Amino acid sequence: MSLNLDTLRLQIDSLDHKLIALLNERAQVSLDIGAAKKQAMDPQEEDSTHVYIPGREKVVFEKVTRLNPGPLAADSLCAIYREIMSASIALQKDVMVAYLGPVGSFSHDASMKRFGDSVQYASQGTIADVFEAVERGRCQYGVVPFENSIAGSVVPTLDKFVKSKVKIRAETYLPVHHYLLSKSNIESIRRVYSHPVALAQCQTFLNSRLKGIELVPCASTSEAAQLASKEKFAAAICNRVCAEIYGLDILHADIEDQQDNTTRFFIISDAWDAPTANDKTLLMFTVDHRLPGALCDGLKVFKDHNLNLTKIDSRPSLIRPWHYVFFVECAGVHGDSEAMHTVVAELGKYCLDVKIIGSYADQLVQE
Ligand SMILES: C=C(O[C@@H]1C=C(C(=O)O)C=C[C@H]1O)C(=O)O
Repeated sequence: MSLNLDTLRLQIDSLDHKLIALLNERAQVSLDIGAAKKQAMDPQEEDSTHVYIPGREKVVFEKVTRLNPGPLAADSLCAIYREIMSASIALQKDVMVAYLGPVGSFSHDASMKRFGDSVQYASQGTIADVFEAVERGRCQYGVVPFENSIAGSVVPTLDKFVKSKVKIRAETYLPVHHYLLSKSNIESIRRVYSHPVALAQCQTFLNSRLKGIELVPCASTSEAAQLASKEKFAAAICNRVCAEIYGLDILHADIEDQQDNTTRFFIISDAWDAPTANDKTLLMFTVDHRLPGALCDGLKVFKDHNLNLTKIDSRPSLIRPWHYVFFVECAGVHGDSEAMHTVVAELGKYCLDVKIIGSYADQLVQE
């Protein structure tokens, strides 16, 4: 069969016609959904109406992947849907997302992958600033790193959860590849800038190729790139995109200790999302260390309710020395469920204070 380019292009034109009509039909329904969400809210609370529903988006992505007959790759179709939903959110409300900046950070990457191009972004200097932007209502959503598969927990994020009222609304996992960027060559480098968690992910490379070189911790990897771009004999460890943004050369690619290096981010907001088919919940509590076995009794509550723990962490309570806050994440349960209400009540018998920090759709299998 001979293929005629003009005829094929006419076919594309006709399909685009239909696609545009369908996309706008979808956008109109999304506008109606936005109006329905507002109607369901107390008028005084209108400002906190949530347009971003990560649990629903997960269902849409799963459906799109399931229904895809090809030849489009599943990732391509999901990227298209990311943007369709981003535009749909922006139609419903002006949404501002705070992230640890400047532009080019992994938090920026994670934010874009979660919210797409149609919402607005506000770069923040520190993780604490991201929390503050959400607490003060300047941004409805914030994106903060929570843990890395090589370096472990991101301490400033854990510490902010102790005092803050913000809730976790979603989680997202980002594969992380680090680059050594500089204006100079590797032999002339005298100083390497990066975020401490990023430096911790590149120990093997730093010890073999840049042993003894001054390591300077920064608030973010993109701030590191910005600083390195202003100094002749400095380098930054950061995301590849920083090379173009900050005018730096790539000296080395993929310098992380393990190639499957991944960072988990949380999307924070003033409220968690509604239950989905598969949620996780992060709780925080302190135990009275004078009572022998208090932590063990607390953890046994989860076992008694058949809840699988997916993470446990502790941090100083900052109330008095040698007094700790424990963070426990459990799978298969939502903060609004009867089961979780019972767990919180039972934990109250052994723990000084118990707080649910958030409930979110489990993304581990999908991403
Ligand atoms: C349309 C909605 O609002 C947003 C947009 C979505 C979409 O375009 O499919 C899905 C979830 C929300 O983030 C909704 O809540 O269903």
